[in-house]
Amino acid sequence: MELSGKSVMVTGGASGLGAACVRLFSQSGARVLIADINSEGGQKLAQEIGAAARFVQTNVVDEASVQAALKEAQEAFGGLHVLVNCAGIGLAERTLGRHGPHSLEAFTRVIQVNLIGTFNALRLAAQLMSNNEPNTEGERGVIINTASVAAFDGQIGQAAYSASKGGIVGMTLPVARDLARNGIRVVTIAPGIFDTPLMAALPEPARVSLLQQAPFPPRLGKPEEYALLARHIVENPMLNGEVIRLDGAIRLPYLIR
Ligand SMILES: CC(=O)CC(=O)SCCNC(=O)CCNC(=O)[C@H](O)C(C)(C)COP(=O)(O)OP(=O)(O)OC[C@H]1O[C@@H](n2cnc3c(N)ncnc32)[C@H](O)[C@@H]1OP(=O)(O)O
Ligand SMILES: NC(=O)C1=CN([C@@H]2O[C@H](COP(=O)(O)OP(=O)(O)OC[C@H]3O[C@@H](n4cnc5c(N)ncnc54)[C@H](O)[C@@H]3O)[C@@H](O)[C@H]2O)C=CC1
Repeated sequence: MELSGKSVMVTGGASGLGAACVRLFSQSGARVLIADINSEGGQKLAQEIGAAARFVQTNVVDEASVQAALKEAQEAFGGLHVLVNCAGIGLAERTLGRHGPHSLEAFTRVIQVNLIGTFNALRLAAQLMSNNEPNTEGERGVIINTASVAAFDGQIGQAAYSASKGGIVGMTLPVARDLARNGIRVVTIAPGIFDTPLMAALPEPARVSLLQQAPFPPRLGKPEEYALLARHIVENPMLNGEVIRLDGAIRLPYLIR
């Protein structure tokens, strides 16, 4: 589907990969709703972009909060064609640490935001998208999720994070199959290591070691490179039900130093 003239919601759109999508998609002629829990960053970005963007403070794990964001998309933009799910949090904790077992509260929180938050946003967005007039291809909407290479090769300390991202990988095909009759495509991007505040929060030894593992290009990914793939997914009707690694051939190693 063409991005120009379309309505897009980006969860986690105030920062990092989501913010890059907000910028590229608005430059490509779309109107973009920034749905993020961080109101300071979200409002600032919306102001920077101007009339093509709006910010609604949104917690992806909360049904009423996501419904309120979608109501804004309906009222301000007349509906929704594209959802980009970027909201997410990280965690580094061993299953059995020196001071005892992994916090169950922390494990639950990561699953809640990354996995359940993604499903919550997509199920409610799909309902709004299903009202769209189909284009000549029969498309009514496109949903892009964000997993991680940690879904496949999670490191020490990534049990919760990898489980949350593995859940997103696992639901990609069944959700695409569910929504096929509605003309809604679903594609998941599994990024490698990208230059965002989330990656900057990683323990220093892990970050340094990871950079040494990047075959080519031997650097962090740029958020704009994520946004370029997201735009292509919107534009290419054959992409559906798939998980695409965007990682410069990195495979996360066992040892971090
Ligand atoms: C973001 C994406 O989507 C892309 C990716 O996934 S990229 C891959 C990201 N990789 C990761 O996030 C790796 C996460 N794992 C880790 O950082 C580490 O393995 C870990 C922090 C979980 C454990 O590290 P470790 O050195 O084995 O720690 P551990 O054996 O538990 O503790 C050793 C000591 O170091 C200390 N320590 C460990 N980590 C520490 C930290 N981050 N800061 C300060 N102190 C730390 C502990 O306090 C401990 O001291 P005590 O004996 O006094 O308790
Ligand atoms: N940066 C990287 O290297 C990689 C990132 N990812 C994933 O990409 C996504 C985006 O990450 P980054 O841009 O790097 O992180 P980031 O921290 O820059 O941005 C994440 C955004 O999500 C928002 N958010 C967090 N919890 C929320 C909630 N409950 N409701 C609404 N918004 C919420 C934050 O406020 C923040 O603006 C995440 O899902 C992350 O797991 C995956 C692989 C690699």
